[in-house]
Amino acid sequence: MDKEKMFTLSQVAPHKSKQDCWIIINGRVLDVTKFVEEHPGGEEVLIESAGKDATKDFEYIGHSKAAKNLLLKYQIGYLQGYKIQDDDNLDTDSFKEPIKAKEMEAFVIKEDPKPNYLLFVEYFLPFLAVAFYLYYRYLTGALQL
Ligand code: HEM
Repeated sequence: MDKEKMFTLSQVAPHKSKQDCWIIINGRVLDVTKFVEEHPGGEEVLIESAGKDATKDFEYIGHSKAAKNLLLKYQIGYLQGYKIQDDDNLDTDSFKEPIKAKEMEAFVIKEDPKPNYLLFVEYFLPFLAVAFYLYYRYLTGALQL
């Protein structure tokens, strides 16, 4: 099916039953009729959102990355006026794949800015320097004897 077809809200609205269930999420128009019974969150919530924009509810639940990738599988087009983004042309076969790192960059929590080797330099190295110095003094002292 052509996933780039444009729909208006009134074209989506009539598809609001369990047997014919369309939902809009983030500007994507999805035909989730075949998914209604499989939805881990229950079929009622999907049927309640059928024919409407359910972006807020979908985001509020905090759906997983896997759930977000599923959106691509059921996408049949876009809501009119929605700007098509680069990642919208992903191959549907790749919907099970994790979202590419590039796309997730903005969401990745950056690592602790103070890496482990800095801890080593800060705490262990001065200790090591003192130990070496004392050892050196001990050796030279021992040699003088
Ligand atoms: C149509 C697109 C949707 C898809 C593909 C989808 C997919 C999923 C998936 C895969 C899960 C399992 C948990 C996870 O992976 O996050 C899930 C859970 C759930 N979903 Fe959805 N969902 C959709 C829409 C919605 C909507 C519109 C609502 C609410 C109005 C909703 C409510 C829930 C709830 C309540 C759970 C259970 C969360 C839990 O047990 O912690 N889902 N959904």
